[in-house]
Amino acid sequence: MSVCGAARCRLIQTRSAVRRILQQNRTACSHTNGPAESIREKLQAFPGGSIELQKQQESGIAVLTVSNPARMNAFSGSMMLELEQRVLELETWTEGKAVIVQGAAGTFCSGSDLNAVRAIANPHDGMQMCEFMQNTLTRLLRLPLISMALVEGRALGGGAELTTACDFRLMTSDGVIQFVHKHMGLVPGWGGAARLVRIVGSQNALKLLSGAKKVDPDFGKQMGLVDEVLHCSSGEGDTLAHAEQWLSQFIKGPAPVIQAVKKVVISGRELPLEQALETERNVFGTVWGGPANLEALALKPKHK
Ligand SMILES: CC[C@H](C(=O)O)C(=O)SCCNC(=O)CCNC(=O)[C@H](O)C(C)(C)COP(=O)(O)OP(=O)(O)OC[C@H]1O[C@@H](n2cnc3c(N)ncnc32)[C@H](O)[C@@H]1OP(=O)(O)O
Repeated sequence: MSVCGAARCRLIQTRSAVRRILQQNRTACSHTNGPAESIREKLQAFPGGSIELQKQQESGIAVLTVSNPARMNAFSGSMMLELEQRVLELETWTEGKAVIVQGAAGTFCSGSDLNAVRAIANPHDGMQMCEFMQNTLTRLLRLPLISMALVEGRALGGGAELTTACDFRLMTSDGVIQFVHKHMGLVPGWGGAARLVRIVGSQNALKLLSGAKKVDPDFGKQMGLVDEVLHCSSGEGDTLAHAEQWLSQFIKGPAPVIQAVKKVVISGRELPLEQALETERNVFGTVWGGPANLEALALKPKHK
């Protein structure tokens, strides 16, 4: 095939892959069309806290911080809305490679703000809030960026569910993940149970949910919920620097290649085999003969 023909073919495959990812996200979004507007108004009525996003252009790492320290970083209604906006910003960050999700002030997140929960403690509002958060966390997990939850202190209820919407979970030695839902007369509703089963298997998920077990770093590693334990001195900057250091082994290289890796893993994880293989071919077409590929070929590397 001529150089021009190969380039055209690549362009068509790129468009096809992009269409597929957008379709995936539209499917996730469509679950909330309709009820979404009324729940947005209700969530807006519970302000407090913020979701901060810092994009480091040089490293390609973004840091998403759940911040509501007076309530152990519980999610107010406005924070749920803000999270959706931050995820949208990350979906279009073409130069990005990774995102770290952390909590402010040395703790991760204590779930939904119980004040808001009490005010919408009826099945209709609960279902709408649950759909809204499921949609946002599904989009977070499907980002073409490698994601990591950095768990310092407690990740409870919805906070534990948030950790499962990331590719990796790192914990400091004081970290605890606990699905406290059963103690609240609930089950996870933000997609946390479905994701937990895929991460640790159904036997372990059943134990964690039915026992509302506290997962400390050792237990987490043993179960496969925690990927790494950071033994570093306290202090936000220090912990974050260690987390970035750990992440760096996975994000060396240009952003389009890292994003392509994440895309084939998402499709492998979520799609039936035939569709996953098709997506893999399409994503492959976006990097084959691309700048990083040509550069590597020119260097004649040996992978010793
Ligand atoms: C069940 C699922 C559901 C969902 O999917 O939507 C949820 O996520 S419901 C929320 C589940 N989380 C909880 O039930 C957390 C309850 N809180 C605690 O267990 C403790 O507060 C704890 C362990 C987080 C921290 O304990 P500690 O002794 O260190 O501090 P305080 O208890 O004094 O907490 C400080 C301050 O924060 C407020 N706080 C903590 N978590 C929440 C929350 N989720 N919503 C609202 N407010 C929260 C706590 O009330 C204290 O405020 P104060 O004004 O001083 O009373």
